[in-house]
Amino acid sequence: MKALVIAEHPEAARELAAGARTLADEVALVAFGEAPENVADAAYIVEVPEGAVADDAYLTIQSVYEKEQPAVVLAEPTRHVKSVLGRLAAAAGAAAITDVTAFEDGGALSLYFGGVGERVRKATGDVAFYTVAPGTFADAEPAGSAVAETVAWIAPARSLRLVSSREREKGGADLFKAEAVVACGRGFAEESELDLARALADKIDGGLACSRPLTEGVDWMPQSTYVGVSGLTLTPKVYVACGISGQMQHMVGCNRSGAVFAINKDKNAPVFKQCDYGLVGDIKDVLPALTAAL
Ligand SMILES: Cc1cc2nc3c(=O)[nH]c(=O)nc-3n(C[C@H](O)[C@H](O)[C@H](O)COP(=O)(O)OP(=O)(O)OC[C@H]3O[C@@H](n4cnc5c(N)ncnc54)[C@H](O)[C@@H]3O)c2cc1C
Repeated sequence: MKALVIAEHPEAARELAAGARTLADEVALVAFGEAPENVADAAYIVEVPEGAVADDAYLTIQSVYEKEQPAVVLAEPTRHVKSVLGRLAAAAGAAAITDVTAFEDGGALSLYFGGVGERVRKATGDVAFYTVAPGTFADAEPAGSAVAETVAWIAPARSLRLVSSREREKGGADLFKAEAVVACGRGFAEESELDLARALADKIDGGLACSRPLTEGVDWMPQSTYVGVSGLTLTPKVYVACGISGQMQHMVGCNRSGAVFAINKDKNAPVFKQCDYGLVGDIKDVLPALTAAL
């Protein structure tokens, strides 16, 4: 049996290729921009042309899919890759199973109702399509000796057009690589207070993330940094949730971190039932004190 892995980030490519090896005899990898070495039996690189959007890579990746004929497809759950996977699955007449956190006998454990529940789902078609949460295959070892080749870009008849772009917030670590992440929630009453979290993140060499309301409500942080069922799933060693209430839609994106540390002024906030360490206090007092103490 063959598995095809589609990933945007090299760390995810490595982990999914390692996991694919536990499910299939042969592993093919499609990566964007760069592919890690020695993780698959065949490796393909997709270069997104200037002005094009990665979501439009579906025909390019479909050409690899048709060549490799996989029985299972594992995809990194980024916005671009999810969009590609959905189209691949639709073209194959199948449905993608999303937010998978484990593979069990004959099925995949996946989140549903915005992360409120988990259930085992089985693929119904000949080919199984999954988006897989980071950390699912953390213990698997990759293997393979493929030399990556670049696939020719196939533009769809109706391509997406990039009409504008905005520079992402600078500074801080890459959230997928960071060993520590400081996440800000609606407990921050003003945008300027985010500097308190930035100072802590800088001190511990961590990344700065947030809950959804800080991106879609007030636009204080880039959309690419919100954590949760409809945002990022992160698995750093330490996740510091500051002024975040602990709604399930947020926590499913961080609850497989090594340790979750919560700071909230409400001792009854749900986050305290889901964290490893909790501190009841005002972020305006706690964050400067914590940063100074470290
Ligand atoms: C379909 C769906 C998908 C969603 N997807 C996501 C998702 O992917 N990610 C996500 O984050 N959300 C998501 N949400 C929204 C989610 O349900 C919550 O509304 C959101 O996570 C709450 O963000 P918050 O914890 O920052 O804010 P709140 O729930 O308002 O919590 C703010 C917390 O800050 C505390 N606080 C206030 N002031 C201070 C202070 N000075 N010091 C310390 N603590 C303080 C309060 O006690 C409170 O607990 C989704 C919702 C839906 C319906």
